[in-house]
Amino acid sequence: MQAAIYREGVFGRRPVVPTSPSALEHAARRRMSRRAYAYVAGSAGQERTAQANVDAFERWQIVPRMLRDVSTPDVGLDLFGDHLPAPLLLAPIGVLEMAHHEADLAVGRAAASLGLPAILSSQASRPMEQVADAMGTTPHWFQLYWSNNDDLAQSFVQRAEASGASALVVTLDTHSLGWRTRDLDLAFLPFAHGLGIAQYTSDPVFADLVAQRVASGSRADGHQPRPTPAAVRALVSMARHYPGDDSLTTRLRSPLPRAAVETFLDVFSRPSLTWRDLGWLRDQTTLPIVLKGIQHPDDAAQALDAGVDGLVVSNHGGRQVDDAIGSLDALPGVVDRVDGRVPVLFDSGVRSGADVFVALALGATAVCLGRPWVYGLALAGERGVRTVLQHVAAELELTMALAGCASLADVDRRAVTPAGRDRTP
Ligand SMILES: Cc1cc2nc3c(=O)[nH]c(=O)nc-3n(C[C@H](O)[C@H](O)[C@H](O)COP(=O)(O)O)c2cc1C
Ligand SMILES: O=C(O)C(=O)c1ccccc1
Repeated sequence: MQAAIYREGVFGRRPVVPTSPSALEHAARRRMSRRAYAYVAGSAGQERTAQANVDAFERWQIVPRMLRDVSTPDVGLDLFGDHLPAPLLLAPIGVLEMAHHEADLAVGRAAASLGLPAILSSQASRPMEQVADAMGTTPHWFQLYWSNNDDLAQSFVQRAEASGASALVVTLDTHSLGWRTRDLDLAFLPFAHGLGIAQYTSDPVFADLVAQRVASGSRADGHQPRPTPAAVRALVSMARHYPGDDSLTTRLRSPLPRAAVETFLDVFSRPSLTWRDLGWLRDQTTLPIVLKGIQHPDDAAQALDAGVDGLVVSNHGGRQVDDAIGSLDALPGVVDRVDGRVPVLFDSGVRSGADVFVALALGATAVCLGRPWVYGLALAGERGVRTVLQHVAAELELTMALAGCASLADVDRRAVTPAGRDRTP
């Protein structure tokens, strides 16, 4: 992959999006609406944790080794029964319609064109079935926000299985949205405008919940005719074809979309969740269950006791708890406690192929990429996403070869050292 990208560069063809992570973000900022950029780039509080995520990478440095036959670097790996061409997945990101009108479809196509798995969000702008179709044989995973409504949670899990998902990622760190200062100052939250709820509006259980709400509202005011549940189901399923970013106000003034938004806010999450509830989920599905949002080694140990199949060390890009530790700082402790028993994925703060290398060296099985490809999506749709992914994968491959690593097995803790030390670990 890196050879092809270099060849393009040598022949004077500029990439569709900048290769430098900061230039990429800067370009996207100019292209996106204020609200969309604030939502994507913003994090919790004073954004110290978002900064800590990035800064943590500066405290590790790669120690290149020489003369190790890196003529055919192998960056592939097997994970939950699939072969991945690189240790990279697309992190689940909601409300992509704010970045581009093709949203999750463009992302799914871009991921599939490189064979990289995408983790489809519970807060997607397109139903998982559509994106799974667009991805063909490339693996997808489904990220679950565990609803307080058992039937809805069960329906999401069943749809994920039916759509061919390879794993279920349960995000634990976002049972409430964090203190998102940029969004609060703009008085903007996408869900309040009906954005990012396509998994819900395309769901039969959710449609029944909306129907019940509309029916009880009609009873209360006594004037409106009460719609039948079937009529509401039809209307809700039409909602998935709405244009995306215009006529929002009109849509939300009419009772049905408003009822859908209110129902979503009612059922979105279950802050009462405990480790004991995982047994229920285990009974619902044979898919591998991966817990996202683990930072403490003791939580990793509890996850293993609960029989989960994998972890994602993540702090949600610093969007949840400000003043929390950088995610990379949490990685080695979790990896040590897990001790190879299940795959440990990593995200939060990964901006480049060199960053991916460092996370792998500290024990990550694979890395989930987040904001960078959202910026690619905003700048150039499917092509922008593909280009960002290619850049990161190319730099990883090149970094491995130049650091003397012929395969992922060589990317271990001996390949890095704490910054400023005068000896290797
Ligand atoms: C705009 C945005 C939306 C997100 N939506 C979700 C989501 O729906 N579900 C989820 O589990 N994580 C979500 N995340 C968190 C990402 O999966 C990932 O943990 C985070 O982006 C990593 O941080 P980084 O992008 O700064 O590297 C979102 C992140 C962003 C930036
Ligand atoms: O914005 C987010 O980070 C996120 O994960 C989320 C949570 C709830 C609804 C939509 C997105």
